Amino acid sequence: MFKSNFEKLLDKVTSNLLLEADWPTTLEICDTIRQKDVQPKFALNAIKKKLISPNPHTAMYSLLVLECCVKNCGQLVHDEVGTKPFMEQIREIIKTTPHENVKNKLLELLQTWAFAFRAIPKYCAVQDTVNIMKAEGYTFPALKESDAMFSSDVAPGWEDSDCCHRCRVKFGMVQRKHHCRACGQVFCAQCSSRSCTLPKFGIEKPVRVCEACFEKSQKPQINKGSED
Ligand SMILES: O=P(O)(O)O[C@@H]1[C@H](O)[C@H](OP(=O)(O)O)[C@@H](O)[C@H](O)[C@H]1O
Ligand SMILES: [Zn+2]
Ligand SMILES: [Zn+2]
Repeated sequence: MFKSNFEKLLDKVTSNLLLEADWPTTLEICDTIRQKDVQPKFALNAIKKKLISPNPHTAMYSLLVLECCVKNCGQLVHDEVGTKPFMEQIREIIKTTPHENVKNKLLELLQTWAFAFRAIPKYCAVQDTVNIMKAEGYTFPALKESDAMFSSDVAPGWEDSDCCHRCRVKFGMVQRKHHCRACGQVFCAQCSSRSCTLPKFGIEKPVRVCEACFEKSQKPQINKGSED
C-alpha cells in the first residue's frame, strides 16, 4: 500500500524498536508540515492514531511528535490543535489511555498550550478543556513557562483578490491567480514567475514567489551581529 513520505517518517519515529526519541526525523516531520507537503489535518489524524497505540513506546513517541509540531509548525498546526473537536479527542485519550506516562504528558501539554494560547481567543477550547478537567479532578503538573515559547516563523496565509497585487491586472479565465509563498499575496503569472527557497519558513525547496519577495531573497541577509 502506498505510504507518503510523511507516513514513512511517522512510522519511523514511532517504531516500538526505538530506544530513544529520533529528534532529527521528528524535526523532518515538522518540515513536511511547514512546507505543506502534507495537510495539517491529515498529519494530526495520523499522529492521533499512533497516540492510541497499545504499545507504550509508539504512543509516547507520537506524543513527542505532536509536541514538536505544536512548537515548530505555528498556525498551520495550532488551527487544528486549538479546536474543540481535537480537544475532545485529547480528553478522551487522557481518560482511556492505559499508559500513565502518556496521560501525564498530555496533561502537561494541555496546560502548556493553554498558557501559550492565552491571548488567542480562537484557541479558547484549550483553556476550556484544562478548566473542565481540573473540575473533574485531574491534577496538572507545575507549568514551565519556558515550554510555552513557540519558535519559528511559518509562511503567511494566502490573500485573495480579483486583481494582481503588483500590476492590478484583473483575474479571469485567461489571467490565472498565483500565490507568492513568501508574502501570501495573489499575483498574475508574469508578476510571480520566480521561485526560491524560504529557509526562514522551513521551506527548503524552491517555491513560487513574487518579484518583490524574489528581489528580497537575493539580497545578502543583513547580519544582526556586531560590526567587525
Ligand atoms: O490553476 P488555477 O485553477 O488558477 O488555481 C490557482 C493555482 O492553484 C495557484 O497555484 P500556484 O500559486 O502554485 O500557481 C494558486 O495560488 C491559486 O490560488 C489557484 O487559484
Ligand atoms: Zn501582475
Ligand atoms: Zn511576495
